[in-house]
Amino acid sequence: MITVEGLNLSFGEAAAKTQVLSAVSLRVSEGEIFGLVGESGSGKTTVLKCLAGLFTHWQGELAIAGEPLGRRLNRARCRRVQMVFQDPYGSLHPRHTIGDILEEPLLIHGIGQRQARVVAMLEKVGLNRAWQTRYPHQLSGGQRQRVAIARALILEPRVLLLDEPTSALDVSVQAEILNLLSDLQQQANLTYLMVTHDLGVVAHLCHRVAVMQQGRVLETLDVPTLVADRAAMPYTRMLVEASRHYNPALAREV
Ligand SMILES: Nc1ncnc2c1ncn2[C@@H]1O[C@H](COP(=O)(O)OP(=O)(O)OP(=O)(O)O)[C@@H](O)[C@H]1O
Repeated sequence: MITVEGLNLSFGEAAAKTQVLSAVSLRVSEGEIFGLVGESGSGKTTVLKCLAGLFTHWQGELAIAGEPLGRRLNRARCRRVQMVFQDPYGSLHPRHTIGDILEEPLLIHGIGQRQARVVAMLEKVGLNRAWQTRYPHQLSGGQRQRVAIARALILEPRVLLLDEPTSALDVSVQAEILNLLSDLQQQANLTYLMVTHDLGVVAHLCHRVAVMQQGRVLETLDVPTLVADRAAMPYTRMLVEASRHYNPALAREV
């Protein structure tokens, strides 16, 4: 469903040039939940942004369902692939009601029965029609992320790119959002490519995972192999070991 082949991307010129992605290749099957893990700055979000059309100066090949993705955003692309960002506080327009936020993509794409679609989408993400008149600041973090997921799904894309969709949320809310993502994926056989730091999230949700380091894919493995600590690369085993000692409360304090 998602093909990334020999993806390269750099920022800057000459002496200031930084190679951010080097020959990244991935294949994600239809209906698969595929995780991207690795240290901060290894290029995970950049891969998603290339697929979402937010970066355009990449080289390589990108395709969704066998159809090559060009460098520019266009309507057809928006209906095939959507992205959900880490921060639900920053990703919703503060002066638009939830109803307007969900209706806007339908208006842009000339899709009818908008009111019915908005209400059905709100219900799918565990909200209801009463939420349409509220503004983002009147919502909790978890409710905002539900709206962000609803906005991503309202055009019925086959692929969702998820950039740490729960890491800005309270621990108690994280599981609710992960369960919602899991239910939505099963209902429509969606394909997810998800960046996360949290190997607990990988174990809970993902089928396979690619480990990135310094802009390269170090290895791709299935989640049972990762969790059983049978990864081929020492770096991957180190990540698993580090995550066992990871304490989210302590990390927040730091
Ligand atoms: N617009 C940009 N201009 C210059 N450098 C950038 C830009 N966006 C990202 N980078 C650089 O690209 C590298 C990869 O960033 P990216 O956000 O993809 O990493 P990541 O693995 O997702 O990290 P994190 O887990 O911290 O989000 C980083 O060194 C970052 O500084």
